[in-house]
Amino acid sequence: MIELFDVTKRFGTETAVDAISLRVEKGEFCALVGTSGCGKSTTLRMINRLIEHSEGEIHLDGQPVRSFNEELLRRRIGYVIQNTGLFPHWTVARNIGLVPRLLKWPRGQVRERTEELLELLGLPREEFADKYPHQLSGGQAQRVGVARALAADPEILLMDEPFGALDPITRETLQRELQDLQARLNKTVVFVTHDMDEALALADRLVVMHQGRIIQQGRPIDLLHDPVDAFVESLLGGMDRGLKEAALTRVSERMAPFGPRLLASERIPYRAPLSQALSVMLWHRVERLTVVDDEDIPIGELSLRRLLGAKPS
Ligand SMILES: Nc1ncnc2c1ncn2[C@@H]1O[C@H](COP(=O)(O)OP(=O)(O)OP(=O)(O)O)[C@@H](O)[C@H]1O
Repeated sequence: MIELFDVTKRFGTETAVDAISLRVEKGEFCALVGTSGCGKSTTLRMINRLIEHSEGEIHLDGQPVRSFNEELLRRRIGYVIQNTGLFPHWTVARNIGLVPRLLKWPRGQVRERTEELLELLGLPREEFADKYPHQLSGGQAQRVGVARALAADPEILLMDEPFGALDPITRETLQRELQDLQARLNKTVVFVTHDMDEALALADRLVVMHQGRIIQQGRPIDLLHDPVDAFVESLLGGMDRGLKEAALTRVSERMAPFGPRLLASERIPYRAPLSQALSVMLWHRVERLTVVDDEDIPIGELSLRRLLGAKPS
């Protein structure tokens, strides 16, 4: 668990972070959002003490971070940044093994862990272990960055715009992989992003910052429904909030069993978001879709009325 109590950071006379309080539970995915310069990265870097806070207290599992030595912080907190921060003259394997080596793990154990992580991140060892960062695509390099952050099996992952430089398709793939990883490994994640769709899709807790302060936090769906002010509303998408909410709801939550009517001609997977179902309806000018499972077998139907949340007629 990470707790910030009235934490302030000043750079000279400028207050970058202004008396913020935040609690991130173990296993929770917390996204920090807000306009440029509002203090997101500074907040992240105070947690792993890349930046020392000026006032207040930061605790990990009830202990002040100031009481931890560097080695303990490295072991407990992994850190991923936008341009990966990989060492260009080191191979992928050497980059991934950085923290375990610093922690003086035996060589065999470092090798084993590196191989395990290459596999976990979908990077076949034979192909990738001996490559150099410049021989990787952006998405592959970012995977190596995540593998490196996970190397010493930290409880906490701090991620600063980790997918910011990637094309939308690679970005979506890595977002899904990160979600799977987090579900499997139960890491506590604090994630900084400019991309509201990314934040809404990934976060259990969304934290909106503005001018160094936290102005609202909570579940994404609650913030969408009840933004505290016009700034949060516009940050969350303004008039597009309906679509953003639909992106957070799955077809399976609104579908109905088959009625007496014939199957609808267009299909939608039960896992798809309602926003996609709406798009298919708009595109094909239909008001009913057949819902299918992973094997493309029909399991129900979704009408426009149900999609809109209305009771079926
Ligand atoms: N090392 C530093 N020295 C002086 N001022 C700094 C330093 N780091 C950050 N700042 C200032 O603190 C404020 C918050 O910066 P921070 O990088 O935390 O914002 P951010 O929300 O992460 O922005 P962005 O989304 O653009 O990365 C900014 O005004 C920035 O100029």
